Amino acid sequence: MTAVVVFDLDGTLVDSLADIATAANRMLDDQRHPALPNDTIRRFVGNGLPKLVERVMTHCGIEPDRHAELTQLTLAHYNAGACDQTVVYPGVFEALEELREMGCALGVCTNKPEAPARHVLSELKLQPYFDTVFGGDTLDIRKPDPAHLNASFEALQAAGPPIFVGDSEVDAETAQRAGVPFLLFEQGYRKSPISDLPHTLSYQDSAELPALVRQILQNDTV
Ligand SMILES: O=C(O)COP(=O)(O)O
Ligand SMILES: [Mg+2]
Repeated sequence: MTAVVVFDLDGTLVDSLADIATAANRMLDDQRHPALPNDTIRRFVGNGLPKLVERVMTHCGIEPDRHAELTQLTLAHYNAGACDQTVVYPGVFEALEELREMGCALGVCTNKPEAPARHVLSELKLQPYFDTVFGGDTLDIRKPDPAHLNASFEALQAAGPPIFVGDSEVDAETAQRAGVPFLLFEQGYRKSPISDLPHTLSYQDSAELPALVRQILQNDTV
């Protein structure tokens, strides 16, 4: 019994908010703007770095014509410290180990740009578990466009039912539009109540993941 499991990154495999917020606040500091609280920036995560910068700029009343420049600046700050405070959520390593033992093919589909996504995965020793990594700038579309997720499944070239694991409104919409089962991590960066997000099953602790994947596989064969 095996599956093709694709994971979101930020808020699902790793708690990266502190480093994302630090990068955004360093960019604001360069503009002589006061820092924003992490909880505010948390609401801006999910649609990739350019969108996050756009939301920060709107929030702070910065002229939109500086978007490209300030996105590059925020990315440079992020690349300089992407793993300073970022940690892997409890239970993730054990779950990935068990899923690999079950024979699952594993990939990542994140809206974080691909280069820092690969860097974070590699620094935090997660890279060896994943055969493919699709970032927010890998294709010319990104989540919630289901083509981003579908490309991630196809690149794995593995047999078995597809399953997507994520934490946000964006992930739930992507899975729904792709028509694949969705496992929702309850402790990530979602803004809405769990009941408002379309999902197959939800979990609080990543250690539960192998059992949830088995549950989906069993239902699939009934
Ligand atoms: O970069 C973001 O905004 C979110 O990244 P994620 O898709 O890994 O959650
Ligand atoms: Mg996420």
